[in-house]
Amino acid sequence: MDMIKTAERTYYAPQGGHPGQNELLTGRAVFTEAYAVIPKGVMQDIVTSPLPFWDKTRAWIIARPLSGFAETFSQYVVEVLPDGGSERPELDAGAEGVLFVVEGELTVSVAGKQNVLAPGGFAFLPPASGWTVRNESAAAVRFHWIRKAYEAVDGLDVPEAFFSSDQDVAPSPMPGTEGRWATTRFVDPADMRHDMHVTIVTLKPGAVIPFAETHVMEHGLYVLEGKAVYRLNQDWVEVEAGDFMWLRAFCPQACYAGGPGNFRYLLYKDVNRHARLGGYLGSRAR
Ligand SMILES: NC(=O)N[C@H](N)C(=O)O
Repeated sequence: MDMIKTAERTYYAPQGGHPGQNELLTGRAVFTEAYAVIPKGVMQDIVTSPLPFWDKTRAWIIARPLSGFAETFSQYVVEVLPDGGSERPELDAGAEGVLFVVEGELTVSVAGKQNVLAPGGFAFLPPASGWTVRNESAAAVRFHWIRKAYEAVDGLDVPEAFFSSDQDVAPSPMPGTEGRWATTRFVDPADMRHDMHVTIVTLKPGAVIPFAETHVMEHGLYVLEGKAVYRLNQDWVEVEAGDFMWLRAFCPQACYAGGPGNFRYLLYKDVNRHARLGGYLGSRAR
């Protein structure tokens, strides 16, 4: 089962499985200096990893920093079987996290409060918040886990943990698009305490990102629903629900949503901080 229906939505969750000896699934996988595409067909059993202190769990690690500190985030698709989970999920005291559920139910506890996240459920977990997770249901749960080293700023508090969901947040239309391009924002863009945004971008059939956005912020894009042609650097790449795209800083990007339904993706973006300086000033500031 890979298409997950909630009252309002259908999400795509990765399938796993192991390819047979007569299949060749090289598919559309691409890795370049500017971007990578990990199509759903290559998210098979063989490329999963267990994680320390997680029970009955495996993870597809679909993004991580590759060149020292030049990249900012890692992203996993995590599958937890019934009775599985972790009392020590995050081993890095400086890491913040976002969880986004695509299939099943995940019980997340933080600061003595428990929340059950269903498909579309979202959790923001600040560094050292002592969160834990459990699958208390009878079926597997699958969710995205996006991790980043939190960049604190003198005079600003660390943001508190919170829970939300795709169903509870009204998408904000992009100006001038008559709502054909909209973003579901779980965090107020003016809240400078946050140094990453995980949003959901929705493009109606035929809608476009009309110019090659080229910016310092990195992206992880996981396609939740629909189909599109995505411009990545100098290439046009066909993508659909279940595919992942990893974009380095400055990778030009645009897209054309194919239909017949909406094209929707979970989008990671690093925001609200100065660019790190190199050379003399940079070393003095560190
Ligand atoms: N590829 C994208 O969806 N990019 C967004 N417009 C963004 O950078 O916010």
